[in-house]
Amino acid sequence: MNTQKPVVGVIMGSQSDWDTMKEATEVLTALGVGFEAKIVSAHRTPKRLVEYAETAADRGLKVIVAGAGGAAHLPGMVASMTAVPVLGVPVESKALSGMDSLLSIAQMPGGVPVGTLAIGKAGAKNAGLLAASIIALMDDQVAEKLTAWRTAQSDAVAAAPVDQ
Ligand SMILES: Nc1c(C(=O)O)ncn1[C@@H]1O[C@H](COP(=O)(O)O)[C@@H](O)[C@H]1O
Repeated sequence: MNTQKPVVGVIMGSQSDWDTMKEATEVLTALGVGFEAKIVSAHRTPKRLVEYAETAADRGLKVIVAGAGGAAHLPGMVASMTAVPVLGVPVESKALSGMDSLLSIAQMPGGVPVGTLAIGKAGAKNAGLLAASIIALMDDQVAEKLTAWRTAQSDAVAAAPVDQ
């Protein structure tokens, strides 16, 4: 269970996004970063979205990871209402394999940035890592864990046999 004070907000448009977005929370847990995970939708819960975005900074969030699929307006709408950096994860959609999500999140108008990751689970995992990198700038313990995590990843790749 995550009992630390949340510094990263992980939000998603639907419960159906959780299978993807849990990749981000698993990384944050492994790196000792406090987070909260919630469903917030620009389309289905617009009032909740406004409250979430407007209170994010005062509640101590330093980064928001926002995942959504299809007409993925959630990351951009959150970014329009807070200066807390927003990392967008395009969830893979059934109809268009996540291309709709990717373009909805990436093609923001100038002035309202969303840092857009890759489609699907790899994007969610990298959003978690990128959020941890931002937190590591102000938290030495997270910085140490992130360095160790990267070393372990390199070691695992270097040790992998190629002839199986
Ligand atoms: N793109 C958005 C937003 C939003 O951008 O606010 N809210 C929900 N959704 C997306 O709708 C998809 C289908 O949702 P359901 O599975 O609940 O029908 C999800 O991928 C969700 O992120």
